[in-house]
Amino acid sequence: MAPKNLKQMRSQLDKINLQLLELLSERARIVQAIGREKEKQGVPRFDPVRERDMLDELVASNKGPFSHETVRHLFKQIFQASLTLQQEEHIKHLLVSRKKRREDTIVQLDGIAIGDGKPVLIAGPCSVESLEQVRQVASVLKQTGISVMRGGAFKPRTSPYDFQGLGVEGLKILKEAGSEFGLKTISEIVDPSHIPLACDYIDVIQIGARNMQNFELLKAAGDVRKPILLKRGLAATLDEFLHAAEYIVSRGNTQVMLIERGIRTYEKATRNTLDISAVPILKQESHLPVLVDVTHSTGRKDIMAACAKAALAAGADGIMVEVHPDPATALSDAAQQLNFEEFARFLAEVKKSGLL
Ligand SMILES: O=C(O)C(=O)C[C@]1(C(=O)O)C=C[C@@H](O)C=C1
Repeated sequence: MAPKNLKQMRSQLDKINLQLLELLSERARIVQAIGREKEKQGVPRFDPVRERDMLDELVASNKGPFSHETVRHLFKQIFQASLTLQQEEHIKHLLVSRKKRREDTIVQLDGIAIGDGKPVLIAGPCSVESLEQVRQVASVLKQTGISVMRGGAFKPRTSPYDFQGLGVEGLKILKEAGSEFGLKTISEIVDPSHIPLACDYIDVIQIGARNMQNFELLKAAGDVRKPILLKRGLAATLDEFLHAAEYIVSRGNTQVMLIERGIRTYEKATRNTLDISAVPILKQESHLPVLVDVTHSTGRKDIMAACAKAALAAGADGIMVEVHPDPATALSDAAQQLNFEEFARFLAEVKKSGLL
């Protein structure tokens, strides 16, 4: 074929490309309108039956030269892109979305701000085991200038035979030690009925990874005006994580913090896989503070400081780490809690980076 013809044919294609683009854009605008209507009606965005009907009709009208298979493939791609468009539109309208609110949410704990650009360190034992144990930790935190202490009272454990936590007694211990040392406290609750207790005894309510999609608990947390620390589920996508936070914020509790704690992958070198990319993505997508739990994500003391630095460098608003006076005798997570000496080394290394 003469070069002139090739040029002509290409210029024909260029025109058709523009026509296709125009048609695709027109289609996309209708898809957006359908998405908004579906949202109003509470109808699922993905409609496989509708997609199949459209594909069947297209294949019936197909006279080639593309094979039916190719026509199906091309249009399936268009439907997929349309669905993504509807999804993106929807996300933009979430209250937790940065598109909805540009400024960072700053969680206030009586003078301690989380999310104001100055990262915080939250530390404490995995489980509250006794007043003496928590007092020892609180005293070390106080000396090191840390103002927020964690401690588990209700422990959702994999095995029912493992230590389940001290329950209300644990919350009371946290309150007592917190008041004595002037520390704010964080603890997990696992049932909506625990909310009043949490409001009485602790400063931040944690909703753990296993309960990230416990919707009744999320709703109950949304109905109080107490800061919430929401952990990412073990196998939750970031979209699911943000929707879980939306459950809380949509009920009026805007003081919500997100915490990445590692996700399940095939990798065995760490307890979970720390999804470091979750930090900048969540910061971009949402205005809520984003923290990283370096204990549960790694399960390894030897890389905790490195991961904390990575998290801070990626833009995290805070780090959570477990500290125990005598990890070997701890009633939970004995292998990965830091003793006081290890904690001091961890802190020094992270501080040396200038990131904390
Ligand atoms: O018709 C709809 O309900 C749409 O949302 C539009 C559309 C499409 O692109 O044609 C998009 C996603 C659905 O899975 C099915 C169809």
